[in-house]
Amino acid sequence: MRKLDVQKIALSYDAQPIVKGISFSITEGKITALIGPNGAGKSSIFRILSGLVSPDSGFVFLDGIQMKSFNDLRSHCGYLLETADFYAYLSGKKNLELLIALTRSSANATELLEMVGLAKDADKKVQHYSKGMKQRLGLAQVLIDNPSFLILDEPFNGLDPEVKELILKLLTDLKNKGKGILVSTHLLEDIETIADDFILLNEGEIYLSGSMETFGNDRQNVKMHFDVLLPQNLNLGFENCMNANVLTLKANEKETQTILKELYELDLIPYKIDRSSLLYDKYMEIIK
Ligand SMILES: Nc1ncnc2c1ncn2[C@@H]1O[C@H](COP(=O)(O)OP(=O)(O)OP(=O)(O)O)[C@@H](O)[C@H]1O
Repeated sequence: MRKLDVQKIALSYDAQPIVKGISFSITEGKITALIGPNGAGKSSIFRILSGLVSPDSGFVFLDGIQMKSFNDLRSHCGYLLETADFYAYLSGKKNLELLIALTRSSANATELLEMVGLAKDADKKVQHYSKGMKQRLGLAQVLIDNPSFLILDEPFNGLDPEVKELILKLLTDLKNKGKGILVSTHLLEDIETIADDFILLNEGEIYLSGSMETFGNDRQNVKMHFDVLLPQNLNLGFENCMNANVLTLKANEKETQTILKELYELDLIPYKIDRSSLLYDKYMEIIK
């Protein structure tokens, strides 16, 4: 399994530390979500990984071998950074064909456009593409060289819900084909559905990181809605808050099951259950 190990990277702008000596890995066949508030340093990390800026310090290892510089990563990674640049007066397909020819790739422009849901707009000039369409063309471009790792800075920016779903599925398919994906986003609930690992960044430091599974047992906010008034003396042996026909508590998945069993025995069956997102809860710990 291929692995990128980033170690102790630090970056300052005008003597102001922005990325403060952080380490993390990207593994083939996994999606790692890089999340954090505005200004946490996510894009700065992407700039380092793409060789656009040199870190003040830090190393990168590919499959255990130290690379001379972050520039050496370029032949192993595909990058989607902020907004990709295209020839506006050429069609999406022509843009891809040019890049395919330039890089002597064996990729097929039509197939790539299909993958990102742009097949029907293949022959439209890029100057007539919407922001979301350009974003998708950027993703198609990233795939031209069939890189092992994909480094995607906010790939869902400007996408409508339908296209967002398509890209979420595309990322899962790419992961299943063995790509290692690092993706930053503010769409916590969406990324949670596909991420294997996460890195929660705050003020240039890792506040929390790990696999989604590790934290899957953490308690989350659970809200149950009933179509009857809840009895005042309801005792579930669990700290909760009742409001007429809504029960709110903090429970992990197993605890939620136990509570549901107790409720069913009392003939109280919720018609709707909301669980907060794990990443959202962790993110909110920073904001508080
Ligand atoms: N070229 C620059 N010169 C000086 N400061 C910069 C520069 N680029 C970014 N910064 C600062 O570095 C910090 C981190 O910015 P960065 O863009 O990496 O954050 P981010 O986590 O990607 O934020 P967002 O979620 O808003 O995209 C911010 O305080 C920003 O103002």
